[in-house]
Amino acid sequence: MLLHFTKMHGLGNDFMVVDLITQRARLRDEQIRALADRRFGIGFDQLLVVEPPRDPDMDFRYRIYNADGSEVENCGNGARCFARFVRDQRLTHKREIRVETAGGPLTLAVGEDERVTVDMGAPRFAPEALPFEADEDRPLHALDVDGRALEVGVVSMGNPHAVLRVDDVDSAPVATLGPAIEHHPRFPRRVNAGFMQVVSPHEIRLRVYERGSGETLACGTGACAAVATGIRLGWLESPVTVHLPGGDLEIAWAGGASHLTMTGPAVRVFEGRVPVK
Ligand SMILES: N[C@H](CCC[C@H](N)C(=O)O)C(=O)O
Repeated sequence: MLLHFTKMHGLGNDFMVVDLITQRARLRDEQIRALADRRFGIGFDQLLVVEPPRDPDMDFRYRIYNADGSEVENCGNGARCFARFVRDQRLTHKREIRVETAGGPLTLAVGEDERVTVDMGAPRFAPEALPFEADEDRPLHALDVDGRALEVGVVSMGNPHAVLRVDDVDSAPVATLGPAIEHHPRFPRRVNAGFMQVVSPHEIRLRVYERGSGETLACGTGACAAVATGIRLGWLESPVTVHLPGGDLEIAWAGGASHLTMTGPAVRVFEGRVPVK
């Protein structure tokens, strides 16, 4: 069959978006990996799938697959593109869209300017929420990575994040330390690794080495995780502008159990059809 898809991005974090409400297809891990290939396939950081909700209070089910084929709990940049996609495809006319994900419910609000604000829920710092092997919750955890004694914040935004503060993101060893953190044995389901440079209490620079996809130009949940960690540690104050290689996100969080919000763009690049068996 020919599967219709839309190629989209959020600040250069790019996605293949597929509607499995009006189409029927089952994509196996190896097919997702092949479609993610930037030479032999379509090329993307994540595949985003639109399905009918299982919970009647939700508008859609939002499923996310990394380039390596692994299904994951959340994708923030993808959530903004998901909202734009379901409206462009006339699957809804709502401007406030409730979606269920493996990491919990999200509310997507499409502004008049087509920027999207996502209610990302409350950050969860408890190690078991990631999961991360530690004897207790603390703002910073000592982590030995290839003989280097690091201190990382750990936080779940539905998906797991480790956040490392650095003096300069440009010179941070993302290509080597990123995979070493991603595969660290204390993260049984691996982890996304964020490298955060604090510019001011309301501004950071951030690079993210993503679980299952490598370094991306932007990571929405990574931006949320970095800001939550910085606010918890008193380095940052809400709202925070996050400068990622692909552009800027606005994150707001009042602390505690309050919900964190993320605002940014969602761009449609092209539509296509791809043969799948
Ligand atoms: N790019 C996504 C994060 C994908 C997370 C995925 N790499 C994982 O394994 O959790 C974002 O904008 O939040």
